[in-house]
Amino acid sequence: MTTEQLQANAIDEHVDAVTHNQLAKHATQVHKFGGSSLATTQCINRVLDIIRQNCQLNDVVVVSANGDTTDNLFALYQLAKEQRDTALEEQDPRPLEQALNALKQQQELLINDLLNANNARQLTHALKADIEQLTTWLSGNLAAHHNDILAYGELWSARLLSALLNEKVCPSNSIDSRDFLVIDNETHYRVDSAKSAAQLRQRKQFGKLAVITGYICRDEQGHTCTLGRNGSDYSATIVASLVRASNVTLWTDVDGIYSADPRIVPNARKLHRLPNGVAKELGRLGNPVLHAKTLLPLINQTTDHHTHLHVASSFDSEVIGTEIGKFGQIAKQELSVTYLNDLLIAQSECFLGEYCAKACETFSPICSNDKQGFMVINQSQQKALSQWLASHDTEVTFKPVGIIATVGHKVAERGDIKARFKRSLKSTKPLHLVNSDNAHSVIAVLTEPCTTELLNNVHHDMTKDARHIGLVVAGLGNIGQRFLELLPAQLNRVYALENTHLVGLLSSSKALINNDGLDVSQAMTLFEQEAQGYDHEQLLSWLSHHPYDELIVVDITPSEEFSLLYEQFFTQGIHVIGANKWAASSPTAHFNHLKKLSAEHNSLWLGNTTVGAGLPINFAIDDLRQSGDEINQIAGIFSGTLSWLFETYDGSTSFSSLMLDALSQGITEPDPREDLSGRDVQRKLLILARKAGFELSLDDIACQNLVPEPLQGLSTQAFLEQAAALDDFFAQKLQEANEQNACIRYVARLQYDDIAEAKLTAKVSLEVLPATDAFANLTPCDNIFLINSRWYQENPLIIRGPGAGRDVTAGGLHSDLVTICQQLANKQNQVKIKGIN
Ligand SMILES: NC(=O)C1=CN([C@@H]2O[C@H](COP(=O)(O)OP(=O)(O)OC[C@H]3O[C@@H](n4cnc5c(N)ncnc54)[C@H](O)[C@@H]3O)[C@@H](O)[C@H]2O)C=CC1
Ligand SMILES: N[C@@H](CC=O)C(=O)O
Repeated sequence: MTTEQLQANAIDEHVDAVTHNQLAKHATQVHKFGGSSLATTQCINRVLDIIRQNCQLNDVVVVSANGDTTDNLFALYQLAKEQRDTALEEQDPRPLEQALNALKQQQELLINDLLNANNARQLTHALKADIEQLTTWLSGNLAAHHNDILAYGELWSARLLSALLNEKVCPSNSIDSRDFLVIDNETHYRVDSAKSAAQLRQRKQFGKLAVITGYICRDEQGHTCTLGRNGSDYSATIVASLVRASNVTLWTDVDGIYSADPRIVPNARKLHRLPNGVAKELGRLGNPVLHAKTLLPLINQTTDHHTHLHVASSFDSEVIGTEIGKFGQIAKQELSVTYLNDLLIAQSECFLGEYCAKACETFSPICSNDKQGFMVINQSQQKALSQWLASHDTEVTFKPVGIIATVGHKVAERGDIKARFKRSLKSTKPLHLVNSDNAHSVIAVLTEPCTTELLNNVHHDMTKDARHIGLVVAGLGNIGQRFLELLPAQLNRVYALENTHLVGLLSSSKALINNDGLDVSQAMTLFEQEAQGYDHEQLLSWLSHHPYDELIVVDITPSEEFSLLYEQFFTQGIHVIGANKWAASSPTAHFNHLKKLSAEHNSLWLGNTTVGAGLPINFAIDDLRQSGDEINQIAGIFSGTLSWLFETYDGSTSFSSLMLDALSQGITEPDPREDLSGRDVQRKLLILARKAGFELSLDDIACQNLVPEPLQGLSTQAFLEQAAALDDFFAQKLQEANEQNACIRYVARLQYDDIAEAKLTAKVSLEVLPATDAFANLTPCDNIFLINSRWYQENPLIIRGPGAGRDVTAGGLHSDLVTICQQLANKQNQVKIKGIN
């Protein structure tokens, strides 16, 4: 084994010990807080809350300097330099003294505001010593201490946060990253991982939350170095790779990565999950949050260890941010648009053919083309490139350009996306359209700077139909399975379902959830093979972090308990399609509360199958009311089961065997007593009454129970075994009706009369009807709904058709799904980000 391998093994052992610390609930995580997140007392208190809620002792916190401290230190350096360059007689020491004083006061303010008197005294003392050291450097060998001066920002920030944590949250120690992090130089920033990890291990104290300075490190000679622009993010991912963390969260002032810069494109969509390669490309092409070098340490090529990266807002820590890592197909479909201005296009024969590769190796251009002989570079590279070309004795021309690019997984290989991008640029006439080497972007080189208008237009064209909708199906019985059988064909043929993905399947005890999507054609098989036990807390926790623009739960359970989750679904903005009747027929206060919540959180709630299965009765009532009509009577046969039973029952076959037949056809409720008791019809009448604008509850609807008392308290199984006990009652009722040349039907009736004393009457009961009655001659299983209103007074509106059964109910649920997806497609979210807007 080489020394390097031995060192690497030693690190691995340490890392395993740290990551598998028995006191830790999860693997080590790194949390990095940016300058704006630590700018004021209020911000720092928010950071304390985030740490309280998200950290454990073996985690690592990496900090930037508070607010604009680094800029102020840099300004201090410049002032000192100017002073040095000024003739002695013209020197004025006051501006430097004032700036130094202001910096000191800023720190003192934070210290005194946040810490108790004792701790504040200690930190103020340390600060005083630092200011003395700063003063010495500013008046001494300035250039040699440039980085040492800048380093104070992170040093003070880490010291303060660590002291505060010790005082208020948990044991903590602050670590100066220069004591462990070693790089080769400030050009390549190559980290000596073995040495850095070993030194970090010595500094990290067991049982204390480490607060580490970002941005700064040392070179081999021991000089202070900085990690350049966005260096603290880079520090965080380096530290994560050293401790093999499972996750790094960059807590910043934006709440994620958007499909375009949300400060310029108000309709930008948040990208919840970004594949690593795409994130790197975005960083390379000007994304304001991601920087290409930050992402480098996330994948350890030797160990293949992947650290996930989260971008989240410290101003709104509850909001789901963006996760960067390794994902499946759905995340790979995401597209974004980015731009860069102030670039140069360099045209030279030297860039033709193989020389182009050499130039690219040296200059890492934004894009290049070895057939047309050009490279697009940053303006700052012009001089170096000219010199490089001069040594090759070739001519070069430079012209100012901008770029706009569409970025997404392998977009350069997707003909449809490229064609769309080209179309969106047609008014602009780009100079060139170039595929990036990794194929994750297509770059248009523009003769003029990219404007806000162009960025918004191209973004609109590229992302207008890119809302990803996750679908969770709860209840995999009779109707649930049919719903899933129909799903693959629906997803293929209905345009509105284009970006809808089945991501969850739930039975009462098991769940199968996959953010990368489930294969719809094998849904039930996958469920049987892979589903795991779950409880509602786990379900809600997953739902609160789902990575979709929208999430729809289709409730095809008969469960009251499941319907009680709607409250949390709506609070989280999740949409619900219910075949389950419990919520829509729950007590008035609860129902009104749910309606209010769903409206407040823009959650859509559809339940057309709760009454009449796939029949459009809910739509019809909604439509009448929306168009100003007033309904005063609703009546009919609302139960498919009771319709089938009473239309079929003629005494030749016993009532109980017909009931068992209806159960096996899938038209009854899972427990047929729900139908026979009249409760199912009672619920349906309540649901329609509420739709029609009446405020009432189940108790306001008189209900005749057809289940004999001795059968009422039995288990479902025992009831089915003793079902023959129903037969005498129904045989007698049938005989009595036949004697009057009539028939028996279970009817729902609601009447509103604003003159009568009891204005509203509602009941569901067994009625003896003349054989000629409209309710007496239905196809078995049909429902009939009769509505009287101001517009339908003499001649009622009638809707009739199959009101229960697998196909019509599953079909009705699909109709609800398409309706919701169509409505969501038109929903445009305007981005509102705390810290920006
Ligand atoms: N059968 C029909 O024609 C119609 C039925 N419906 C409604 O559809 C729903 C389902 O009916 P069926 O499929 O016939 O019933 P089913 O009994 O065949 O299936 C229900 C499924 O839901 C599951 N389940 C129960 N509690 C659950 C929970 N808490 N979480 C997740 N899953 C749970 C059960 O394990 C079962 O697999 C019922 O609410 C029913 O009222 C609505 C319109 C028509
Ligand atoms: N059991 C119900 C099913 C639909 O809601 C019925 O028979 O109507």
